[in-house]
Amino acid sequence: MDLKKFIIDVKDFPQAGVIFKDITPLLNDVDAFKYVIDEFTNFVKETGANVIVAPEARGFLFAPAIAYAAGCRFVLVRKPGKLPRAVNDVEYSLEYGTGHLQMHKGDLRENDKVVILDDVLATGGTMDGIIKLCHKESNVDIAGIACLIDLSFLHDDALAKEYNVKTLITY
Ligand SMILES: O=P(O)(O)OC[C@H]1O[C@H](OP(=O)(O)OP(=O)(O)O)[C@H](O)[C@@H]1O
Ligand SMILES: Nc1ncnc2[nH]cnc12
Repeated sequence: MDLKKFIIDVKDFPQAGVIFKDITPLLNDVDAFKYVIDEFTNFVKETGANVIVAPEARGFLFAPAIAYAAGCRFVLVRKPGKLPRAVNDVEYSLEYGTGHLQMHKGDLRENDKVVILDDVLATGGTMDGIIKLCHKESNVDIAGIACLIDLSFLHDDALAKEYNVKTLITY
């Protein structure tokens, strides 16, 4: 399926110089959303993962549906001040900012096989942060990385060299 027709470029959002990829038309199309969920569900099953880890906000739009379809647990990564219990924390940077990401302590368990899922891979800063967060908790295996959109001109191939990376739209 040609998914690019469901992505709208928005210039200078959220700041000057950024071309923001708006995925809301894809969520607003039954067949396109189903196609994405099915593709990533197959990927998760192929990796043998038992947990999907995804960050707010846009990772949450896809991860629960895929976790349900693939029979996996779902673990949330959130921005500071949102998770009510003890957290692990990591500092990170992304295309248009910096911040912290957090995961509840105890959400990942020894020997979990994790697929990390997000909507956009831009600089890769968010993904690097999530990988570090996963390793802070316990001895987990990152079995795969799934991102709907790959902004390949914003990152090198370090992630692809080390991990099983699945993306559906490349710019
Ligand atoms: O590869 P990077 O340069 O790190 O950028 C990718 C991240 O940027 C966006 O998240 P954002 O922090 O804007 O959060 P949102 O989903 O809450 O809008 C996107 O959803 C990815 O998580
Ligand atoms: N250009 C972009 N569009 C949408 N989400 C993003 N996250 C980081 N860069 C982005």
